[in-house]
Amino acid sequence: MSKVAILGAGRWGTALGLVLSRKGNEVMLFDKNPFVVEALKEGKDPYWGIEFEKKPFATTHLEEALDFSQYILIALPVQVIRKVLEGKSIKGKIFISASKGLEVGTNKRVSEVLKELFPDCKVLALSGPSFAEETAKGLPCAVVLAGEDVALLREVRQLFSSELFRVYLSEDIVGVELGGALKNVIAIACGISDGLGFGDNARAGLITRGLVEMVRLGTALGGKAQTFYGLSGLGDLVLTSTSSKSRNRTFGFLLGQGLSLEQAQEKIGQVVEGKETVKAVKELSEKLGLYAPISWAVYRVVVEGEEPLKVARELLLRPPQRDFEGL
Ligand SMILES: NC(=O)c1ccc[n+]([C@@H]2O[C@H](COP(=O)([O-])OP(=O)(O)OC[C@H]3O[C@@H](n4cnc5c(N)ncnc54)[C@H](O)[C@@H]3O)[C@@H](O)[C@H]2O)c1
Ligand SMILES: O=P(O)(O)OC[C@H](O)CO
Repeated sequence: MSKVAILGAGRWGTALGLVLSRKGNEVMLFDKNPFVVEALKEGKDPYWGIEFEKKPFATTHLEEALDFSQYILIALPVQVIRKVLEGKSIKGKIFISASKGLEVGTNKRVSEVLKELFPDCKVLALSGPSFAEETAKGLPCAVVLAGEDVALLREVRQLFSSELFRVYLSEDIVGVELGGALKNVIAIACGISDGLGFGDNARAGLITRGLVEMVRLGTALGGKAQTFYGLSGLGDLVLTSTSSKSRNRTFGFLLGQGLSLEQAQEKIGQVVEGKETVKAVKELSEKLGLYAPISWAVYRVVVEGEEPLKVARELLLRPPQRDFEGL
């Protein structure tokens, strides 16, 4: 039995709290939302009403969570992580990032942000196809835990792993984090396509060519191609791009149906990581001279506010870049 602090008691932090608690661990969840914290203190998750097997600790005070354990699981929206942790003195701890995105402004992965803030700490990343609600309800899933230290990966896997939460290991943290971040942008594209009524063929095309963009950018940034065909790449891309449970796909869908950016975000009322990450993807791909037409189309709709149908038409009508399929 171990203790784990979870920063961010949104849907994913709470679902992972339930997973950890089912394995007999003690968890402390931190969130800024006092209603969420009060529900958790009562031993009930605030989203689906599932009882914790072991009552968790919960707090709105960050220091209390940071003091709780050597393991700190990050399940905050990516854009707030630096703001929440900056200036804290944290040494010799083990961070596990479960957030999926790139930091806007620096274009950094979450593990890079954490390493920059706390050079003395180790950082792992947990990713893969895993909707919070299904995980919370104890439905089976397979995820991947990545880091450089294999002994540490095995140690941390023990905290989570069960027949319902199958944890594979990877030494490619760059690829695993990028897989989880980049798939959200492609999921928005698929949502837009579905919202416009483009059908199943168009979605399959977007998933496949979207994966090519993910591999192109991801390998240029240091990830291994093989990783993008695994759980955190293709696995999560398929899940997110095809399910109405995905916030990213739903966001795109609502835009395709004619809602404004504000209306779509308000309707979802939860974090939509891809609409921020797409800004980093645009900058990085342009800086590296990489062709990313689907991500750029998402940028035009989501950041520049262009009309989805017009952008989609131009994406489809652009001249072929090369004769043969491939990277
Ligand atoms: N929901 C899923 O199915 C799922 C699965 C895998 C990964 N993720 C990733 O997990 C991360 C969190 O997603 P989520 O679904 O839990 O989001 P969510 O919208 O359900 O919850 C976000 C939580 O963060 C809290 N928060 C925001 N700013 C804060 C701050 N400054 N200080 C303290 N708390 C703050 C909010 O109060 C909220 O409880 C995202 O990066 C997402 O991509 C989500
Ligand atoms: O609901 P989404 O689109 O944020 O996706 C959630 C997870 O990343 C699925 O693995």
